[in-house]
Amino acid sequence: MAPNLDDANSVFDFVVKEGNGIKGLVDSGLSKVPGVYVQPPNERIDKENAIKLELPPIDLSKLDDEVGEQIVRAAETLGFFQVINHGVPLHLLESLKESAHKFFSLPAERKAVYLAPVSPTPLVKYSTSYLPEKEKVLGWKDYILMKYTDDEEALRYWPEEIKDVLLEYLKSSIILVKKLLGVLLGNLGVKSDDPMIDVLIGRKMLSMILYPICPNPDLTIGIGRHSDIGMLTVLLQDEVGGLYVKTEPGMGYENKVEWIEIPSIPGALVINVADMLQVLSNGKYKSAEHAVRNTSTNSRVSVPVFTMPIETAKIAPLPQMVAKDGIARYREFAYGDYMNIIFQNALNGKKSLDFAKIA
Ligand SMILES: O=C(O)CCC(=O)C(=O)O
Ligand SMILES: [Fe+2]
Repeated sequence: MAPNLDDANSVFDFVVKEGNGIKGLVDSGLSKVPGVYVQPPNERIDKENAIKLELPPIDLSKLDDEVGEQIVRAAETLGFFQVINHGVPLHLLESLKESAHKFFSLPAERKAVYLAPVSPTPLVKYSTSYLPEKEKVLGWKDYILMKYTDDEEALRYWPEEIKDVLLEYLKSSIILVKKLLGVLLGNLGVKSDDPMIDVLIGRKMLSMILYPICPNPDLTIGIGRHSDIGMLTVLLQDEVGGLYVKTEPGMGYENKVEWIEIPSIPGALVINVADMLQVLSNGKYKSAEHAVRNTSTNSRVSVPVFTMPIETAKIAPLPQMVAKDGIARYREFAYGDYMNIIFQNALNGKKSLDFAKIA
């Protein structure tokens, strides 16, 4: 049944609990966003205060010293860059975008089987916003999240309609991540065959996200300001665009501009440094805050792959970085402790790392 748009509980039940998602809300016909999606002004992305990233995509067809330097420089400044000739087949990128649209167009009851309280598997979760039960204002997005354990479980438990294309994408993304980490950790003195690297990306998770058309995109946010969990994220975004990185002092933009838009480049993948790589590098590499803006003209899909340490991994700045810098900027912690903090709180920008910060 269509919700009463003036009643926050009715909207919440329809979108979150019954699993209709924002997609269902938009399909039921609405001319303005319900109040629970209206962000306070400081959480919105001000288009007037944004510029497009001018850095051309990094060509990985030959990974020589010069390309290595481009990767390191990008990780040290914005923490976001784009890559082409990345080894992930282009036809796969097209299939992923198509599959994402198809998946979210399924009837609500087909997706709702993966709602957290009823999902037949802890490996798959279908939801909307980030943590709807904990947020005051919700994000304008729906998503399906898949954890990877092994191929057999992925093929058994991930949704039938998308499992093959996702598994292929995950596999080629991991090869890409290993290449990039070889460069980034290599630059910090870690050998590319160090077994530590497998521990640091021992867990993988990927998501398909839909940002439905929004009648008031200036008031909403698709996904609020956050930095990513884990080591390195690979992100496929479609032609619509809307991904913005928040500038910080030291990134070279000073106070002149607040947001850098990561433009959509056909065939490219977006790479970003996540929190654990920032810690290991003792703050040298930037796990930047980012957010997604909605649009009133198109629905957008994206497909991020998150690579993360295993739960018991002890995370701390690399000793050689501490020796070089003369101080450790973070204390040691278990990755699982960080994850608990992340999943118990609404998105809160970079504050997720404060617990480990040494002032
Ligand atoms: O959809 C996007 O472009 C970004 C998604 C994102 O930042 C995330 O899922 O962590
Ligand atoms: Fe993110």
